[in-house]
Amino acid sequence: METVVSELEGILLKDPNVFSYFMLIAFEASGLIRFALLLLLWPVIRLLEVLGRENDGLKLIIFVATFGVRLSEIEAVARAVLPKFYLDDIDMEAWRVFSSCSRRVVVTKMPRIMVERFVKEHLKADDVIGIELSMNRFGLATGFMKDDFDERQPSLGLGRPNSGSGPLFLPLCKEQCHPPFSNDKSTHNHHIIRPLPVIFHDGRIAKRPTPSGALLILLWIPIGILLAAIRIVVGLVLPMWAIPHIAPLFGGQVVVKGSPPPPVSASNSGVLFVCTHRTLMDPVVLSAVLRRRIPAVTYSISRFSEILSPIPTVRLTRIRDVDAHKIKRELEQGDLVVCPEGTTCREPFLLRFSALFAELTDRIVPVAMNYRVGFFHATTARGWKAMDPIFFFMNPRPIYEITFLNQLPVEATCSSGKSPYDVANYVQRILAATLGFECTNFTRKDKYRVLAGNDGTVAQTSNPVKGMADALKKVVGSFMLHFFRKKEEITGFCSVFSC
Ligand SMILES: CCCCCCCCCCCCCCCC(=O)SCCNC(=O)CCNC(=O)[C@H](O)C(C)(C)COP(=O)(O)OP(=O)(O)OC[C@H]1O[C@@H](n2cnc3c(N)ncnc32)[C@H](O)[C@@H]1OP(=O)(O)O
Ligand SMILES: O=P(O)(O)OC[C@H](O)CO
Repeated sequence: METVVSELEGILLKDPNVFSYFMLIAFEASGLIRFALLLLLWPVIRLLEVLGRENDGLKLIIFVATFGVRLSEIEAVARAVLPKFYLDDIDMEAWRVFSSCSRRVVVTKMPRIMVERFVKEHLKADDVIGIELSMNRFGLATGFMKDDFDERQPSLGLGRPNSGSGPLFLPLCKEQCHPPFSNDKSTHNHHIIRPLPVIFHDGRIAKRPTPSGALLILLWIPIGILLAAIRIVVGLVLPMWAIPHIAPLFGGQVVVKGSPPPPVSASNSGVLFVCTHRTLMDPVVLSAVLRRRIPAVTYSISRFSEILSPIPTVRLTRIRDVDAHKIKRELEQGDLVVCPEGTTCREPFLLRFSALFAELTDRIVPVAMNYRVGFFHATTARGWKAMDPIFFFMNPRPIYEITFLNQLPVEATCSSGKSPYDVANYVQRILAATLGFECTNFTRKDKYRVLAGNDGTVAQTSNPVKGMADALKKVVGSFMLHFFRKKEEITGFCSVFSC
């Protein structure tokens, strides 16, 4: 059996520097203060590296990024946030050599907990050798590490001979391979050529926060908050038809393709817009483009977003009959928007389309929505959903692309005898083809299980006063979480607030 041992940083990942991954841990597991503190220490860490004390620099990074953080929280960020950033940095040549061996071991200078899930699931590694974080009896990381290097007798070692962990394990290998790896066609044989893609991704930061990127984010945040407030107020005050004209003045852009159907008239009843779901802004952008307020069915959006929403929102219950009744009632009154994936997906994949919509009408207009943001993601599975619109509008240049497909011909609907599943899957396929995305069978449950460890079900609040209070608490709490404090402290703050 051929065993390969490879360094992660600088070999399987192109970038040998791990700083940005700790910045992500600092931001997502802790908050903005730790993120800023770690960035502030970057010159010291750099100096230690220049002085040849790279290990001390690493110890400092680990301490600042993890001290007092729950190990389970670090593990959650490693599961939901980091894989996408690792995957974006994969060196395909190194991966090809690595994946051509039958037993694969990864050596990392990061804590094992930060990489294990990714390398095992996406790079098909059998084992990971990395630092073990020590924790106290409350499950909090102490910021210190235990060295744990397990000696093996591998056939092949992929590493840098003079830096990283290369000098530690390369001499143990029968054969060594150093970068750059050749683009030799013989290694491109029958093995899996691509690592497993990341479909579900969480976290607010859109680009890997390198030191310069992180500085830019930090400097942008105050401007972004102000800009978000202005954009939201302007968007709420202006009539729908004016928004596409005004958006470019505030840095936004909407690209429209295809021709939308005409508005409801005496001769023309309402249609169901069936959209791909990228952010909670999808139905709002659709309404702005169509210059009229089209109601949208919703699930799990925050009270705060409901209050801000310039379009009517109709809450679904996820009880089939109740939802069917609500959707039918709305359709009798005019147009309606539905996102049948039931949750957002950031990556170029479409989740399964719930087939209920296909049973309720034949007047279906598929709409492909996509968006691009520079700094922040407007969705979250683990965090505070009340922050979604704020993060969206904090981006310097949020761009939306919306493509209207033709209304489904009768032959493609349930009227012609097609099953609702066939119709739903057909709509999913044509939307995926329009966007260049891949169809999947994954559902909201799958996404939430991976990203948040739950099934994505939300409790219904029927008391509007309590709902408002919850919304207010969540918004204040969310700002505190992301901009000042840790999640656990917020819970404390909120319960004091409600006393
Ligand atoms: C200036 C401005 C400031 C702005 C500031 C903020 C503004 C803010 C604005 C907010 C604007 C709103 C933004 C809304 C965006 C949302 O909220 S999107 C979320 C809402 N949409 C949805 O939930 C999706 C639609 N929902 C539904 O259809 C229903 O609720 C249900 C309950 C999910 C459907 O019910 P169901 O049929 O019981 O369940 P479903 O899982 O679909 O299927 C059941 C079985 O059928 C079979 N099946 C279903 N589908 C298929 C299929 N396609 N193929 C084969 N088999 C299938 C399977 O066997 C399945 O069983 P499992 O495999 O899951 O075990
Ligand atoms: O929060 P998500 O991604 O589950 O999506 C639900 C809403 O449609 C958007 O907030």
